[in-house]
Amino acid sequence: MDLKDSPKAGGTVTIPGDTIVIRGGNPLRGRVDVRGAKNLATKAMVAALLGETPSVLREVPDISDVGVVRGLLEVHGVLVTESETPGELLLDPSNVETAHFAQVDALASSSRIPILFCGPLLHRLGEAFIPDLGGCRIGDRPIDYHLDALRAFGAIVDKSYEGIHLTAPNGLHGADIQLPYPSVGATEQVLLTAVRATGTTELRNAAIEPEIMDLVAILQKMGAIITVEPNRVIFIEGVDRLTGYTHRSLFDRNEAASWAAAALVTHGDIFVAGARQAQLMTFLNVFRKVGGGFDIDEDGIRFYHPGGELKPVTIETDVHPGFMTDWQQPLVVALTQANGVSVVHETVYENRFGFTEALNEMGANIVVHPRGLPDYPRRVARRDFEQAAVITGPTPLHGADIRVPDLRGGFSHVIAALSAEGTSRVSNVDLIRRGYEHFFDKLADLGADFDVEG
Ligand SMILES: CC(=O)N[C@H]1[C@@H](OP(=O)(O)OP(=O)(O)OC[C@H]2O[C@@H](n3ccc(=O)[nH]c3=O)[C@H](O)[C@@H]2O)O[C@H](CO)[C@@H](O)[C@@H]1O
Ligand SMILES: C=C(OP(=O)(O)O)C(=O)O
Repeated sequence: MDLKDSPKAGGTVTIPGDTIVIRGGNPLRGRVDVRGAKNLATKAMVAALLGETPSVLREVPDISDVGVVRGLLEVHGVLVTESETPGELLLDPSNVETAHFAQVDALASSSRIPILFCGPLLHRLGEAFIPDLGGCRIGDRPIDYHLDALRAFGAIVDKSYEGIHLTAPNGLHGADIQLPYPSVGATEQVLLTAVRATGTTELRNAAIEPEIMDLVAILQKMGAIITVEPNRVIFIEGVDRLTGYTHRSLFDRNEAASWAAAALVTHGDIFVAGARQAQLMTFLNVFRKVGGGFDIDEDGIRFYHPGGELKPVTIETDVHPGFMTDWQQPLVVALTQANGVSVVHETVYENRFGFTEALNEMGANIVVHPRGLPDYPRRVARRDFEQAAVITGPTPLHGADIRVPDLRGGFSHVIAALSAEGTSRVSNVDLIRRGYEHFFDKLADLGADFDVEG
């Protein structure tokens, strides 16, 4: 291994090449530290825009999505500085009113977070330019719920620009909003907009992911009044002003689940420091049913392959508290080694099994049903676009030349290659650093055998 991540200003990291050569067969053993969640820290950074005073965010992961949000905040006049404590950011929004939007387009395309700038910018500036969005290409990923909600608050949305231009000539007022589906991003959009709108907002069919609850906690620290009711109802009473916050980000449960799968797939043993049981309960149940071992500790969770054969499972991805869609890809690699037929129903996105093609090239037996398996007994009501993957195992995996298609698919390709017999060449690995901090350092520390190419 001759590769080290090298942090750059702006929270992004680069490696000299974008392809790694992996020699499979080494169990991953050791400890990894998981810091703040990509799906919380980035939104917490946006929330800082709403405060009249600076915010302090702790445990911010060194991932490229954080770099994108940081760049966008800086374009809008937010002073972002790193404290001496690793992972601690100071976000000072005092100069937002005097800044301008000149370079927003240059920052477009690699993250979904820019859409969450709408409400805060409308409150502070009366208008917002939002660049085209990025994020993983795992379905259409429309933003209609976001725009409908913003219109309900009184925003005028103009899509004739590259990206979107929003104005609020009469300010933003509370709204009565029912989401067609408990979208994470749209729920966050409503929260970040309603906290400073005049009057009360009632949001029904809200997402209640742990990252959303952590965002609610942050907003409460800032002075917001948000009541989370049973049955996915959230009331937000708008306030005149918000201050900054000091907050430690919730840990990244998706990264934790990925390393858990890596331990199982490679017959390894990984202590995931920072992982917490409460936010992983659904994952832990499935991990146990597949045959994985785990020990819960105050500081983290140890995940390991306890020996014996792995067992097949049927799972359906779902909104919280269901099985998270971002957990299925690394687990599918483990299921290729289970003794029997597993089924994964993907109900959140319509195109999230692209990564299985590479696994099949490596020897897996995975059949994707693009329209799902209609007659299969199901817990979650069918959405009209869902897919199902039927995985028959165990199938030994062998090395192959593969290309990372998206964030979680990329992690699963790497762990498949690490468990395979022989050598694999995995290209487009830079994409993995969108959501996995110091990924290559961590792999090296766990004993992975790989080199960078190029
Ligand atoms: C940065 C971030 O936090 N990303 C997470 C977030 O994505 P994101 O917030 O984009 O995901 P959503 O929960 O909004 O999307 C869920 C479903 O709703 C649909 N939809 C969403 C918005 C909309 O306006 N119209 C619409 O049709 C989507 O196409 C998808 O089918 O939640 C997903 C579901 O837990 C996770 O996989 C992502 O890791
Ligand atoms: C789909 C994901 O993220 P994003 O919404 O940022 O594309 C993910 O984290 O797996």
